[in-house]
Amino acid sequence: MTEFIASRLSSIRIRDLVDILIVAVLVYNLIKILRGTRAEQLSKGIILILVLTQISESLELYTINWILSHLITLGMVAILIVFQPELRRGLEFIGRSSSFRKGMGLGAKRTNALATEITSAVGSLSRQKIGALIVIERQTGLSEIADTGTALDSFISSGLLINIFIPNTPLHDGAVIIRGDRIVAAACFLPLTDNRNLAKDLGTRHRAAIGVSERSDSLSIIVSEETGAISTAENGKISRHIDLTTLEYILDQVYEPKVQPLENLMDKIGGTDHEGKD
Ligand SMILES: Nc1ncnc2c1ncn2[C@@H]1O[C@H](COP(=O)(O)OP(=O)(O)OP(=O)(O)O)[C@@H](O)[C@H]1O
Repeated sequence: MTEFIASRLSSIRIRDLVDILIVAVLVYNLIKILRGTRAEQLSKGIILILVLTQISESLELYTINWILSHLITLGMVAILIVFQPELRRGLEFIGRSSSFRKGMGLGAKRTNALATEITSAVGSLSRQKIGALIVIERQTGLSEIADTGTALDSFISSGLLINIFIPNTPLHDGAVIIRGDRIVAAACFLPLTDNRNLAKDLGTRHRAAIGVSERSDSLSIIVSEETGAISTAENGKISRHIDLTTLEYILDQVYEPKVQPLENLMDKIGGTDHEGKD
């Protein structure tokens, strides 16, 4: 027995170890991604069916084995249908990761002015505790989302942004979509995240901001109506209690990325709270 094990071990090559390591890393990351999502229960179900299929085969229970193996085929089709949004999101994410983040080509002076206008509006809304949700489009087009609201196509100004979110006015409910130096639309409906690991105090405004950031490379800015706190959402992650200096810096980077992609930057700034838990 020991001879058998020794002979097997001696036949293992470096490339086999690399192969195993890569698969282990992939499986580990897949488990991390699935944890807390609705795919977790489904994965458990699939693993159970696979185990039962093997058991029924070795026990020669042919009818049960036939049913279970057909169930797996059906299950694969069902997965493609049920998880179509997640699969689309994943593929979009891979597509985005392969391309370097571009600026908006507006020039440093214009970029600074825009970042200042948006920051000033957010600061004012925050001080007055007026709820707001602003989404800045980057490479992923947000036209479908903009179509759910009221088209504006106006230059960005602090005054206009503040005005849009004044309570009980026609456009205050929903999100503003910004593309480059223009406010494309207001009162837009965003997709909500179904992340179950978020802090309980995050309501639908914050969940909508996270939802759109999962489906696109946009940056969302949220002002809480309850506390006036400013947060940003990007790549499905929320950073809470952002101060105005940091916000202006983030906006500068969105419009004119200088050093590195924003996700690295956010980690450097600190205060990144991926689950949004305090
Ligand atoms: N899917 C959505 N798309 C865009 N805006 C939304 C969406 N869902 C909710 N909102 C906005 O959020 C408001 C409700 O906010 P809610 O109080 O539930 O969220 P919250 O995250 O607790 O924020 P706050 O701290 O401001 O209370 C709505 O009136 C609407 O303006």
